[in-house]
Amino acid sequence: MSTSRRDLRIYAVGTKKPIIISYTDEHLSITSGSAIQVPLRQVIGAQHNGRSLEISYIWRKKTDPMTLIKLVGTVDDPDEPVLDAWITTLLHMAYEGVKRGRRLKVLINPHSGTKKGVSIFNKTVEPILRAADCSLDVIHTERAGHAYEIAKTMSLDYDAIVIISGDGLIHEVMNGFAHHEQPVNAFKIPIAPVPTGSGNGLSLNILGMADGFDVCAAALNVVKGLPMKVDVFSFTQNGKRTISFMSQALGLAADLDIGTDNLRWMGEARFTYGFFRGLVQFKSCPIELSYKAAELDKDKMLDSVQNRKTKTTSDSANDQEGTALPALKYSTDDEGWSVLSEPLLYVYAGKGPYVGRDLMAFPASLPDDGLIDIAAQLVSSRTEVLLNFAGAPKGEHYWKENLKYIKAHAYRVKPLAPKGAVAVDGEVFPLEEFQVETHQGLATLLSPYGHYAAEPPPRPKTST
Ligand SMILES: Nc1ncnc2c1ncn2[C@@H]1O[C@H](COP(=O)(O)OP(=O)(O)OP(=O)(O)O)[C@@H](O)[C@H]1O
Repeated sequence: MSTSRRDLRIYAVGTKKPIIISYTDEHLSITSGSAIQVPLRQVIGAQHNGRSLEISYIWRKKTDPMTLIKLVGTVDDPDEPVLDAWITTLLHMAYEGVKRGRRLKVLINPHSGTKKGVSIFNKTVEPILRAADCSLDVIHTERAGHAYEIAKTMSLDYDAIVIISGDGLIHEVMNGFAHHEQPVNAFKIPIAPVPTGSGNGLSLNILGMADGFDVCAAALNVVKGLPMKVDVFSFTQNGKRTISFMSQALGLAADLDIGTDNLRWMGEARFTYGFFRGLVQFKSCPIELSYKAAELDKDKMLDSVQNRKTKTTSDSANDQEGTALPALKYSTDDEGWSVLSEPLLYVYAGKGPYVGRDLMAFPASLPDDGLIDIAAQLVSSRTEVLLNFAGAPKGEHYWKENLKYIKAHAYRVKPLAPKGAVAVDGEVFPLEEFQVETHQGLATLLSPYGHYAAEPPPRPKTST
C-alpha cells in the first residue's frame, strides 16, 4: 500500500540529517540512513506541540529486553491540521480494538522477589503507562493481606488491575474478588501481572519464556493486551473455600514453595534449593487421590493445545452469568470418581503451563477448558526423578511413563498420614482432606495472544 501521504520528515535536536517517518497498516517505519520497522502494536503514544513531534514505542534490539523509546524531533514544514490527522490516524491504527488511555488500578508489592518492585515501576513501567495516556491509581501494599482487602472493596470501574509483584499477590487479588460484594463482576476486571516476584508463573504463561520476565513486555501487555477468560479453582478444606488460580502442590512439589519463603532474596533459585532439599529427603506422598476424569490421553491433550493456539478465544469459555460466585458442584458424594491407586512421590495440579522458568508443570493446560491438569509422579528412583526435572523447563517430563497426567473436572485428596502440607498458589495449607473444582472462564487476564504463549514438548521419538 502507498505510504506517501503519511510520510513525515523530522530533525532530532542538534542534527541536520532528516528522519523520515511513515506508517502502513502494520508498521511504523523510521528511516535515518538505516530503517527500522516498529510493529504498530508496539506504538503506544504520539503527540505534537505545533512544531515538535514525539512518538513513543516499545523496541527490542535483537534479543535484548524490550525498552521504551521516545523519538522526538522538529517537524520540517509543520502544518497543524496535517499533523493532527497524521497522529490521529496513527494512534487509531495502533490501538485498533483496544481502548487508548486505560484506567488502571496498580498494586506494587515492595517486598516481592528481590524487592525491586518499586524502582522497576518508577523507572520502567510507569513511563510506559504514562506515554500510553493511562490514568493510574497506584497503591503500595503495606503487609501480607493488603492486596486481598483492596480487591475485596475496590470500585469496579477500572479497565485492568496491574500487579507489580509475583504470583502471591495475584492469589490475594483473586481471593479479594471472590469476597467482593459483586464477585462475578469483580472477576471481569482483567488482571495484568508485571513480573517482579520470584516465580512469576502467570507472567510466563501470558507472555512466554522469552518475555515472561521482561517488565517492558508486561507493561506493553497492560497497554495493548486483550481480555482473555481463564478458569480458576475452588480449593475447599474444612468447609472453607479458597480461590486458587495456579497450582496445588503436594509431596516433593510442595517442597519447592514450603519453607523457602524466607529465601525470596534468592529470586528463582529458592525453588531449585527447595527441589534439591526435597530430593535429598525423598519422602513419599501418602495420599489417596480421586478425580473426575475428562481426558487421560496425553497425545489428545497436546492436540487440543495446538488447536487452541489457532483461536484467540475458546468456543466453550462462556461469560459468567449472575452476580454470585458459582456454587460448588461436587460437594456431595456423587458418582464418577476414579482413584489413583499407585504410590505417589508428588502431585501437582493446576492451570497454566509454567509455574516458574524451571518448570513447565502443565504442558497440556488450556486457559478456558473448564478442567484442571493433574500431574502425579509415581514413586520411582531418585535418578529417574532427577532426570525428569532435567527436562522440566520445557515440560519434557510430561511424556515420561512414570508421570500420570490427568485432565479432570475436579479432584479430591485424603491424607493417609498425619503430617505434611499442601501449597496452594505457593501459600501453605495443612495436609487435611480437600477438594478442588474448576470454574470455567470466571477470571480475566490481559493477553497479547488470546492463548497461553508456551510451546508444549513434542512427543520424543523413543518412548520413555
Ligand atoms: N509490604 C509488604 N510487606 C511484606 N509482605 C508483603 C507486603 N506486601 C505484600 N506482601 C506479601 O508478599 C508475599 C510475596 O509476594 P509475591 O508472591 O507476589 O512475590 P514472590 O513470592 O517473590 O513471587 P512468586 O509468588 O512469583 O514466587 C505475598 O504473599 C504478599 O502477601
